[in-house]
Amino acid sequence: MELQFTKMHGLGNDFVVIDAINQSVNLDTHQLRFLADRRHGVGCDQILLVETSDRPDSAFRYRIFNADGGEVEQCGNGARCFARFVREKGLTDADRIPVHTRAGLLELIVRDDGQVTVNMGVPVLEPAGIPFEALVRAPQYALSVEGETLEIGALSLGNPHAVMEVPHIDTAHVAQLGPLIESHPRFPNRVNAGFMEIVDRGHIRLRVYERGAGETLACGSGACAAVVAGRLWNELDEQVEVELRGGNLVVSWAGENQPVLMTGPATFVFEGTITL
Ligand SMILES: N[C@H](CCC[C@H](N)C(=O)O)C(=O)O
Repeated sequence: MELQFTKMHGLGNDFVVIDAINQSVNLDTHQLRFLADRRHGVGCDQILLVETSDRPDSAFRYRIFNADGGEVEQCGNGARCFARFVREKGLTDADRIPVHTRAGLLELIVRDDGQVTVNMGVPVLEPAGIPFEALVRAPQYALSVEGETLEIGALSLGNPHAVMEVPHIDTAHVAQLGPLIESHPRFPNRVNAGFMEIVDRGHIRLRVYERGAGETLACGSGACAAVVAGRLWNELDEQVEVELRGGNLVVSWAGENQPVLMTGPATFVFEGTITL
């Protein structure tokens, strides 16, 4: 099967974007992993499939697959790349683009400066909705990891996130703790693990060990989760500059039952064809 694809990234969180509207696409786990493989395939953190939606409130659906082949609910950086992709491909000329994902309906706004604002929806804080095993909802939870007790925030942006505060992200034990948190038994669907350094109430530095992909240069939903957690700890203001290894996002959250908004860039790298 010949497959046309577009390589894109959001602050270095990179994607193979596939137009499944104008070509027939049916990828199995092996093929997804091959596409994501940085030596044998194209190489990416996630694969994004762009499809039509038969729902009245959006013309598009986009599906997200991690490098390990698993389908997931949400991808903040991917949503921005999706918006620029459908505009560039002439699939829409709208500035305001609703799109369905497994997490539900997102609204994307393509700005004049080329950046994209994503309404990521209302964060889910109840443990059962994350899902996370805890008796009651709390701003922080004690998580036992190999004899060490970590204090984490836990929430969902459609996909699950655990966030812990660290004094300095450059010396945070991401490689050691990331995999242990990702596969912790209290997260039955596994989890993305964020390591947040709070610089001041309007600025954080963040590294994310992503579920199904490992540490990435940026994680959009992870940036949103970190701001929500920091706000719940009364340590952050409503709008926060999130400094990731790949660059900066602006995230705002007005508080409980309000949506999280994220703004940042989306970059085209190259077009290609691959035989599967
Ligand atoms: N690894 C994530 C999906 C990609 C999220 C990330 N790339 C973003 O920008 O939000 C998960 O398993 O939930």
